[in-house]
Amino acid sequence: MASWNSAIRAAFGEQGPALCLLDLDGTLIDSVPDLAAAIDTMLQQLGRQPAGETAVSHWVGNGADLLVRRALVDGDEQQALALTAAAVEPARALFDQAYLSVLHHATGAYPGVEAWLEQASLPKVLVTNKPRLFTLPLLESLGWMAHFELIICGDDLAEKKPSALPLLHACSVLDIAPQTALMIGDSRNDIQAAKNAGIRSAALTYGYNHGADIAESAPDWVIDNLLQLTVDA
Ligand SMILES: O=C(O)COP(=O)(O)O
Ligand SMILES: [Mg+2]
Repeated sequence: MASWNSAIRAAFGEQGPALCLLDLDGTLIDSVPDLAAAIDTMLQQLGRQPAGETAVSHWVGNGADLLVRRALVDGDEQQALALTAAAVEPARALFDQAYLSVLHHATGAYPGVEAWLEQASLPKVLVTNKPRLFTLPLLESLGWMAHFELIICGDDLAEKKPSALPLLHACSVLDIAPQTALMIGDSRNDIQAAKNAGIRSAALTYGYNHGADIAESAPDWVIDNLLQLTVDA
């Protein structure tokens, strides 16, 4: 592969990280157009006003359950968390059905992602908060399954990002020391999960971070394109 940029080499050594942990939504793929279409279908089926892409982009990042909860209360976090499972369940069923039917209508890879995945020959693990039900067909349709040693989805383990658990699970399965791994993501959940795991992180500026600047989460590196990891700007 092309050599790592000088900042990554300074941090990890000439050979770079031993493992890359990669987020999916907002990092590898721009999934909000389809997620917003599904949320709006769900809201309309419930007799509510559509939310639109900007609002939905602020609600993505903690998995489908919290996305649906936020949509039901127009983003109010306290109210979203206070909703009972019984109140969320019918909406979630409508969302799942709507999202499965539009999963990759408008979803594509961000610039540089395909090229970087092809050239980055180190072991890669996908660590997404997206449920497995949606993640696998998306990866299949993108032809990306073979890029990953392991795929960890939001409903696979007892905790999801910002917990360290999925990241440490990946390191343990592949027998990699966390301090030699690099987490790459777009949201504070990715950066916090990495910090919780003792893993260094690179954050993409183009993704979804609840409407906030990802630099506020203090990742080790901030980049605009995955290819910046391998070439000096
Ligand atoms: O499902 C979500 O909320 C986002 O998933 P991500 O972890 O791939 O960004
Ligand atoms: Mg993300």
